Amino acid sequence: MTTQPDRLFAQPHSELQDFAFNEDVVRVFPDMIKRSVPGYPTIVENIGVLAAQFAQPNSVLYDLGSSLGAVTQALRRHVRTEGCRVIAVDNSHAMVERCREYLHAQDSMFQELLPVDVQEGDILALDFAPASLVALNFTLQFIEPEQRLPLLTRIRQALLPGGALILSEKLRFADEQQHALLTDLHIAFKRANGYSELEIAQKRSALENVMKPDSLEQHRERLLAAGFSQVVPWFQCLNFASLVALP
Ligand SMILES: C[S@@+](CC[C@H](N)C(=O)[O-])C[C@H]1O[C@@H](n2cnc3c(N)ncnc32)[C@H](O)[C@@H]1O
Ligand SMILES: O=C(O)C(=O)C[C@]1(C(=O)O)C=C[C@@H](O)C=C1
Repeated sequence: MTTQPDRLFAQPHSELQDFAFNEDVVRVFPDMIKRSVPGYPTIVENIGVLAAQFAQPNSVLYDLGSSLGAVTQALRRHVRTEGCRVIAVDNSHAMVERCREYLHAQDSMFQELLPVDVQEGDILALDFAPASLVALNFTLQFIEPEQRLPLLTRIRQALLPGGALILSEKLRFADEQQHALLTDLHIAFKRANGYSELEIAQKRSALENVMKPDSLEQHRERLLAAGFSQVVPWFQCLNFASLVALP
């Protein structure tokens, strides 16, 4: 389980492919996401802390779009509620394979961790069990926009009283000047983390067709339309934020 520095976009690509969560991305993903998403380590660790407040006995905690299971590992570090289990779901075969290896390593290092089931599948086709915590950590932005409300509605219906959805996303801003400022600041963040102008530009083009961020207002309205009663932002760093939505 070696993790390599992200150099995927360091050389000029004559024909840029759309960004995909494939084997190449899996190899560098921990480095890529930490250097690309301001606040990522803080968000991941605190999803575990928040989850411990919402977890209900004998219920499921979902990590949707789990990638290498960073959120699942945080849930297992913090949640001690009786009878809980984690279901981690991702539709990238390469991610799921590597995620299982990481979780086996966590199993061998710690005792009394929550049981975890890593499933390779589409979260849009998931048959949800009664859940007390659902985490969508930078996953909804990769779901087709017209599928987002139906997915959130099904998550809302699966949530038990006292549970919560934690939704982290890159944000877009309705105000053009604000959007330009935060985009520039995010580029400065990437530059400070060692990415070149070429890497930043090529990754941006590769993501253009596959990652479609919404504004905070769009998220709030859609979560309310899905049946959530409260939407509370708990973290923001530059143009990346995380919300708690209560049933
Ligand atoms: C940015 S990554 C999520 C990062 C991860 N949650 C973390 O905290 O490290 C987005 C993930 O969502 C997965 N994904 C995208 N669409 C999906 C879908 N329809 N069903 C399941 N997984 C999906 C991708 O394969 C990718 O691993
Ligand atoms: O917006 C960007 O430039 C990003 O790199 C963001 C982002 C994300 O938010 O998921 C995109 C793809 C990778 O998974 C890591 C980070």
